[in-house]
Amino acid sequence: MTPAKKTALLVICNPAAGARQAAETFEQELLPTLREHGREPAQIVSTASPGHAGQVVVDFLKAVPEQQVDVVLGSGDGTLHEILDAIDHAGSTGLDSRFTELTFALVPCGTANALYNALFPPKPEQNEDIVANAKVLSIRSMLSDANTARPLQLARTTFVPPSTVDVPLPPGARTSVAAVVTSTALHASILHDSEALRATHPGVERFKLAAQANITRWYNARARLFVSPPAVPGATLTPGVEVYDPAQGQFVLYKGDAASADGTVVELEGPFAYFLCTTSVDRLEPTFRIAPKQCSFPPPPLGSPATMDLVVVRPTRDPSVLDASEQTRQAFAQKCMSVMTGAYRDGAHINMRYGPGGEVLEGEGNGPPVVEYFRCNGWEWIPEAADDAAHLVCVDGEIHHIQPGGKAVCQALQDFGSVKISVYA
Ligand SMILES: Nc1ncnc2c1ncn2[C@@H]1O[C@H](COP(=O)(O)OP(=O)(O)OP(=O)(O)O)[C@@H](O)[C@H]1O
Repeated sequence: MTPAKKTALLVICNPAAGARQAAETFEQELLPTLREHGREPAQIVSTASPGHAGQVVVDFLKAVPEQQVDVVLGSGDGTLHEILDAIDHAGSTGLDSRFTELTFALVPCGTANALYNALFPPKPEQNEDIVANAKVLSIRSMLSDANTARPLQLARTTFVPPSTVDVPLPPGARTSVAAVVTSTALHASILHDSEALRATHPGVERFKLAAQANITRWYNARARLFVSPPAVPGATLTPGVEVYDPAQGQFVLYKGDAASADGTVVELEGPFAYFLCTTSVDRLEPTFRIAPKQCSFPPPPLGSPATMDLVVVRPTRDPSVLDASEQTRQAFAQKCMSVMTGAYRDGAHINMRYGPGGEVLEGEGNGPPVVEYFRCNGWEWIPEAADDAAHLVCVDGEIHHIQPGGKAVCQALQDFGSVKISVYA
């Protein structure tokens, strides 16, 4: 039996996540396993309502004397997001300014479980035993003596109200933190609409239904991508906003007209079809690799800005798009679908280019890439007032509305300052 670690253990499960089997899995399998390994939880909580998990973790961090805390979390990505938001909103004052290391052992009980699937990607050759054990890999890492905890890079979105739109990050503005995904445009619309389908379609098919309903929509907005200076002089830093070059198979400094002279700011004009960033995952479902070059492990050295991968599709890059008519949008929707299916084929979408007539070619030609795949430190999204759908922002599945005349500013983070967030991988 492994000796107990001097780390406080909190167990949380969300009985409403995914197929609603978390409570049973914990009771019958996971709690006995933890006890067999000498890890008696200080507290076991089955969440009673939205927001409960965050309150439980903040109260726990305030109450326990240990500065190292493990959280076994049986849920989907949404519950992890609620916890991160609650810690961020409590701030270092709310947590008595104590430095805390908070490490999650994830048990995938949700619908998409993007973070878990990114940490433990399914292998094509998996046999039944491996599939049966697939849920306990993060807990196994926690229980092993190997040091497998990895820092999580996060993204904080600030919703800037119209009155302060010229102030980059006005104090007191509403914020929300993602470990997995922050998006606008099609992905945000999908998440917005799919929530209403949860009862009838508990699996990932609800996302596909919502995608079909929104695939012809274009979103009118301006975006500004940026790289911040390093917090510590001399720390390594991406010199500017980078873009993936399919010809070279790597990221290169973005040198298009939209870049500022020093390359640290890139302005993108809409309309947009797709706009989505990740900081810690390459995929949103087991095989949907939307940001296939995501490399947040290991994270950049301390003091360097965290980075995010940003996937953008703008219809006007298609040489056959000459207007925004219904017919043009219907035709472009097929290309959007090609991008989505490319993501399901091991991230093939990042190598797609337009042919001279707007046809989508894969791995050939030298036309404009269909997908603009950026690596930067943050972005601003400024929706046009008349476009309601462009005001939606998805933060790890939670939908936010930008106020008319306002904007959203999203920035990659290495941690919350006094609380360091890691995950057993
Ligand atoms: N007892 C409860 N009853 C109803 N909803 C709950 C309860 N406890 C938590 N919730 C809510 O359940 C929602 C869904 O949880 P979660 O996001 O973890 O799973 P999921 O949506 O199925 O998976 P994923 O986010 O990976 O797609 C969360 O927004 C959370 O607020």
